[in-house]
Amino acid sequence: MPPVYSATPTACRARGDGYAGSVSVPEQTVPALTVSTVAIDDVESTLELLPPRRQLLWLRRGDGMAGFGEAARLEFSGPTRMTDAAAAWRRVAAAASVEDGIGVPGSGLIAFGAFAFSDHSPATSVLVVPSVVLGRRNGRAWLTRIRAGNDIDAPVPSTRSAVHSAPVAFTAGALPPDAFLAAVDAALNRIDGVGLSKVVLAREIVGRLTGPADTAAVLSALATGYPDCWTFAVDDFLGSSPETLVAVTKRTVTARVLAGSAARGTDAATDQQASLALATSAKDQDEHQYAVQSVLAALRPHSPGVTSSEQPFTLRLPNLWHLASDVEGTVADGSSSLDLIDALHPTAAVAGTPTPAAVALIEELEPFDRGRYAGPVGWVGGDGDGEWAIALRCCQVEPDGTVRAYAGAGIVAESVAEHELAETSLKFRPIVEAFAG
Ligand SMILES: C=C(O[C@H]1C=CC=C(C(=O)O)[C@@H]1O)C(=O)O
Repeated sequence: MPPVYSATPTACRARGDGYAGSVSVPEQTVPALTVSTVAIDDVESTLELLPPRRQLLWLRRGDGMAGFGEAARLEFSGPTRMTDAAAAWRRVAAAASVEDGIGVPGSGLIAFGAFAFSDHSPATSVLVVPSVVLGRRNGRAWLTRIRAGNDIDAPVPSTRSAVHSAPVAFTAGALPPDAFLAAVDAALNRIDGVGLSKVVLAREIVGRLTGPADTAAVLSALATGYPDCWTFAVDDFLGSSPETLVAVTKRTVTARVLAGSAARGTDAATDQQASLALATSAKDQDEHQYAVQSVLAALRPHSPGVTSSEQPFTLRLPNLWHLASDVEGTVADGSSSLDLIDALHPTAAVAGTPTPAAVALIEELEPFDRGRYAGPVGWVGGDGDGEWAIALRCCQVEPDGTVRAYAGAGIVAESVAEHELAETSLKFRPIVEAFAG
């Protein structure tokens, strides 16, 4: 029987590959994982290897990892979901036996993860340890096999042609456009620059997969359409995020903070104008600075010298311009990437400033649970290093084929509700177009 693992029985449960149910077991019981990584010539077209559903993927500019099968699964919920995950992962890593012949970020033991936005979310937060990982980074490729207990090695996947599902049409979900406009106005009435300076409000759109429910083609469309974003998939939660919440590599910590957006121009001249207008907009600079300061404040206790670029730059995506700042520091207290996502989440790019007031207003004005939207999504290695994005431009595909996508916008005193609504429409574009077939 595959291993069953619970880091803290009240908050988390886990199961091995093929296990039909979940059982709480004592804290000391951790899966004994055997991990072996070997160098391979190259990974041919990762995207063509993906299974139809429940893919594990982390990819940017062709580099990254795809996971196959499930050697172990850890589930968490509630306000301590990230600290529980950090503690559980330390125990899993300490109990694992690892042979890593390549030693690059992502080789050896890894788990793919996604965490719910809200402390009260019914959505589970997960770390999934795959049975097989194919990875590529900076011209080096590898194959990792991970076995739980006496399980036999899982097969290495072979290429297949993804079956394009019928185009999915999205309609307004909870908080349709008119209600979103009203919610933004309500938020503007509450922004006083003291008790609340910024809040990020999101809305939902809903579609349904019909026919063959193969979402590998959706991931291909996202990865090719948005190559500079992190294309991710964990537990049928998929998307293409431009925002790095935190990356930790051998004590170096980095982040890319985004906040402040503008539509792309329709030709080179208007596009440049749009970028310039964004760079010089006081409203967007304010919105951006709240997000940068929230990241610096959260990282400082762990990385006292952490800094951000002096001025934000404009980041060009196919659908939008964003104001962006890169952050860098050195981890001084041994924090893992999971410790740091716990420290950072939720940043002012997805919640607001100050955080408690913004989160309370989100709960009041958004009539839906965000699930894993705007939560951390990424991967962690056996040494605690890892890369985590904020889950943006994403959707959750539910078991019955319902697809729920979310997009939000930062509201500050100078915001105009109609502009914020238009911005969310642009942010839905990656998902809407990837599902359009
Ligand atoms: C909340 C979202 O975007 C955030 C990230 C970049 C720019 C943002 C903005 O300009 O409002 C948001 O802070 C979203 O995509 O759903």
